[in-house]
Amino acid sequence: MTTRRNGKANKRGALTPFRVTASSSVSNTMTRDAMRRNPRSVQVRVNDALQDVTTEEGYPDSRGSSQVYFYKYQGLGNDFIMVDNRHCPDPIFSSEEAVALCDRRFGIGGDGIIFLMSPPSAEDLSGDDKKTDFDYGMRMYNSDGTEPEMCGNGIRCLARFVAELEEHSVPRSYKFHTLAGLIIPEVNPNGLVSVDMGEPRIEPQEVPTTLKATGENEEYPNAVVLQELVVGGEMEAVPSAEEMFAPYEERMENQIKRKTQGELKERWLVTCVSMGNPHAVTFGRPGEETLGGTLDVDNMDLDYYGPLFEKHEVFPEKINTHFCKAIYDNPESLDDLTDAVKVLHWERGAGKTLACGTGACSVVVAGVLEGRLKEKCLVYVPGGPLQIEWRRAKDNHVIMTGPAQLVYKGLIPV
Ligand SMILES: N[C@@H](CCC[C@H](N)C(=O)O)C(=O)O
Repeated sequence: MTTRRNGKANKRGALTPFRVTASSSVSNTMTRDAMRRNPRSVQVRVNDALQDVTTEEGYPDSRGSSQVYFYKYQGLGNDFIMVDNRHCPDPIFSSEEAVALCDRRFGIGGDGIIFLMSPPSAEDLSGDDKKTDFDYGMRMYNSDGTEPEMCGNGIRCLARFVAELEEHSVPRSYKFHTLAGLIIPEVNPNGLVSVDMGEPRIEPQEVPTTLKATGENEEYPNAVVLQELVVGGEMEAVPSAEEMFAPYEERMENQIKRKTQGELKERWLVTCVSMGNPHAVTFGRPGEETLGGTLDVDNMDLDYYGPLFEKHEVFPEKINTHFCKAIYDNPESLDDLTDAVKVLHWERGAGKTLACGTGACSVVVAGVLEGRLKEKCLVYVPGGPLQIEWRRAKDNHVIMTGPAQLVYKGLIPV
């Protein structure tokens, strides 16, 4: 059976073409600082936007309004709203709109929104990028409206999206321009997508972090490996604006909670890696050292620890954090390097997620630097396994392989 598309017969299952009848506002990235200062402003502006498409009875109404097609993809449960943005040089949704669209109850829901962009022109590029013949560009907002440099699961989904949208035969690879530079995903016939994620960056200023290099790994003396990080304490003593205006009982409760947690200043050991975006990887706390680490990832309070790492002052751009435990087949092998690791993610700008591709890459790099993991590993993230290889001897690139899948498509009234 065939369907018609642009007057041309297409195979069943091909994606519906985009019918963007109007473009929305041009990108107006809200800075992390502005969001922190006034988180409520986001909600107010979003409500204003919804008002435009509401019937007298208060129901959303897309009649007569313009619509934008979106496609919802997921990679191991890390889910994204995909929009074809090739007709416009900037993302057609603002960061405030991204927050609303990613809302899991009032919006479509997603860990982020990704825009398929036209390739940048040479005059907009610098350095090695100038010489690259890019196929497409990628821009993204996290679910909190901030814009990251790169997203590993996101680019797998984006590559699959392009292949399906353009009905390309696979295997097929693409050169994507991202804010972290050139990234090359390859869509395979088995539905998996492999991505050449480029080289990891490990010097403190590249991450960035103000933590000092440790010299812990002789081959990489400039890397922040197994560095001590104190979390909790004073950092939590400053209440947010929202907390200050909370009802009295709630304020008292928060004060007690903060005090108790503040006394629980904890030391952790972190290794920091940039995969274009910043990551801290931990296998646990000092004094509890085994090769596998002793972190009980099945029972840890991610909602408590995640934000403490994410907003720690030693990470000026904030940080994605990965809590890890190496996995061994039997207790006798505990002194060897292993090729499996279980991970929980706390993402900058998105919180707890079921998978983080750049994060899984950073875990393997950190695990190798700490002398725990082999260069080729299965990383068991909450959404399933990702294959990661750090090809140190060949070209120093990290290769990630995992699934990417269309979940559904729909229309956004604008
Ligand atoms: N889920 C992602 C990373 C998304 C960006 C991240 N939250 C950041 O702000 O750096 C992945 O799969 O890599």
